[in-house]
Amino acid sequence: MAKSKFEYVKSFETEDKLDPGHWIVIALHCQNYDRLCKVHGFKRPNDLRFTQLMEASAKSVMEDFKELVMGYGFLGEFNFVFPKSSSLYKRRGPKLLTNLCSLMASSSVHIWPCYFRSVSLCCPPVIEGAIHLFPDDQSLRDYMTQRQLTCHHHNLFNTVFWALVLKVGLSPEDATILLNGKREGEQNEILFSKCNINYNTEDDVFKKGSIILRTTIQMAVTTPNGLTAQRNQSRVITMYTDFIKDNFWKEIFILEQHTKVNAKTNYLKDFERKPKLLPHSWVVVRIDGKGFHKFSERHNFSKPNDNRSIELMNKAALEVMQKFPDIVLSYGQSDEYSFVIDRYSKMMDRRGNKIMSNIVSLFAATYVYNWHNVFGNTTLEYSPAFDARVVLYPNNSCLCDYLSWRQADCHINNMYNTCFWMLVQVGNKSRKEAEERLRGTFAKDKRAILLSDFGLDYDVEDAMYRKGTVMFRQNPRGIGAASSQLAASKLEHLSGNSQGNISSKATSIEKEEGHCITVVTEHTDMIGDQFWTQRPWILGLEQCAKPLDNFYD
Ligand SMILES: Nc1nc2c(ncn2[C@@H]2O[C@H](COP(=O)(O)OP(=O)(O)OP(=O)(O)O)[C@@H](O)[C@H]2O)c(=O)[nH]1
Ligand SMILES: [Mg+2]
Repeated sequence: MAKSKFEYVKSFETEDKLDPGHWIVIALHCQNYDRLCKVHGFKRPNDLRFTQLMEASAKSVMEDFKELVMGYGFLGEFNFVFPKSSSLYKRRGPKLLTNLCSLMASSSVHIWPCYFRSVSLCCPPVIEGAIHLFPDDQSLRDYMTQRQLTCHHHNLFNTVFWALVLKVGLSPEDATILLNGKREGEQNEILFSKCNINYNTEDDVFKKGSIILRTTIQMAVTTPNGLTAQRNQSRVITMYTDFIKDNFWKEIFILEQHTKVNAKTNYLKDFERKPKLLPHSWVVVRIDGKGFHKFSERHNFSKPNDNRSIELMNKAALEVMQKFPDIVLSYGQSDEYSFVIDRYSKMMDRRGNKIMSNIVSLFAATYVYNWHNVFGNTTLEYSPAFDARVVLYPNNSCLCDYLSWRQADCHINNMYNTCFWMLVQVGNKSRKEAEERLRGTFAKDKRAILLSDFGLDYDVEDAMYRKGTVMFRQNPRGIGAASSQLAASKLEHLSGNSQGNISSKATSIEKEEGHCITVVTEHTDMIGDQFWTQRPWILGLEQCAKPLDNFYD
């Protein structure tokens, strides 16, 4: 298919491969766990429904990503382990991280009703992820042990705290004062003497957390000729046992290297990969649906464009823009969305993995959350995953070229797909024949086919299909109109290029009064200067008061 002149921006993308030969642990944390507890009235200190929801979501992650060898979680946390030898996605860190993050989020929304039944999900979970690399077996074992000790400390504290509040009748403030600075032994003692509870008899699922392992079991299967044969089948199982003792690492999850019990785990924090994004660069987070070709077939998306799918993507993007105010613009087409974060943003301390994982998990969770509002009775057959990457652009012109690249891609694909499906659906051609007819054709040829064979003027096709969806914030100071006209006229003067009538169509304006955020949704051209000269605040030009001949830096 034809390529656009903007393709060069692709060279700014990096692969961020993780070092070979290391264990990869993707650690996920539910960011809004406390809020989920409060708004859904979770039982204290633990709600088995939520634990089971997290286990089931983690299992579906392990079913989808067969290379994962172990998962471990408690409360709102889940860790997933890829083996040292894994070459999944060529060990591209962001791809591994964001796929797991988004699937965990979308799956927990998807299967929420199985565990919470009449309690509707009020706000989708947001999952933040981190990548840890462990060069040897001892550090992996120490990390898992440390997470289990953290589980134990949290659970003991929560068990005592809530017993004091719910059984003894202390106020939360008094319980906090009573427990302040108390060590493990003292907490146990308080639990026993004041609340008549022996911590040892509490459920292992809460004391030890959930370990999910992949095992191979032998299954009896019936062959086509009616005989019974034994086949190996990979199964994902859950157990509640100790990482701390030798037994687990010598008998259940056998490590190659010799390891021992080690109480000193402080050194582990340096194994987290925490790349910081360069300051003053534009940050683009682009998400893309995983296997959406299959997903669209499975859910009978109409071809070439399905309005419901576009609406769902747009709803998810809007939610992301509302949650993260430093996103100045987003652009979506097909199964992808790009989010542009202000170049001077200090969002999440410019930690790339945090930013990507928060955005992609909120997007995926919202996509599933809104599924039935948009798709009605069409059942969501499985939870979708999205990957995300972060790309830095050093100046305005590269950023604008990036967005032009995505929009040109939308145009090229949509024109091809429109022609292809007209030939198949209306012209009764086979897919192969349609492919052959379009091979080597240029845009003008496709326009001609549409017009001559089907009486269709491509330019009157819905702009939403031809141009994709652009969302941006209204000028926060409300002075955009005057200054943008000024910018437009000066640029016109400088370039000697008349812009003509500005004709973008605002299809909806979403107002979030609570946040005082106004996001405008349009299906308009970002290719060329007009879009930017009319809305200079998106590039921060009013605030920076840069000379206009530096419009693109
Ligand atoms: N029928 C239909 N299909 C769509 C629509 N939007 C997206 N798709 C499908 O989603 C695919 C997106 O392309 P890709 O992202 O390259 O393909 P993918 O299958 O998601 O593969 P990966 O992204 O590599 O995992 C398209 O090729 C379509 O098959 C739509 O509105 N209607
Ligand atoms: Mg895709």
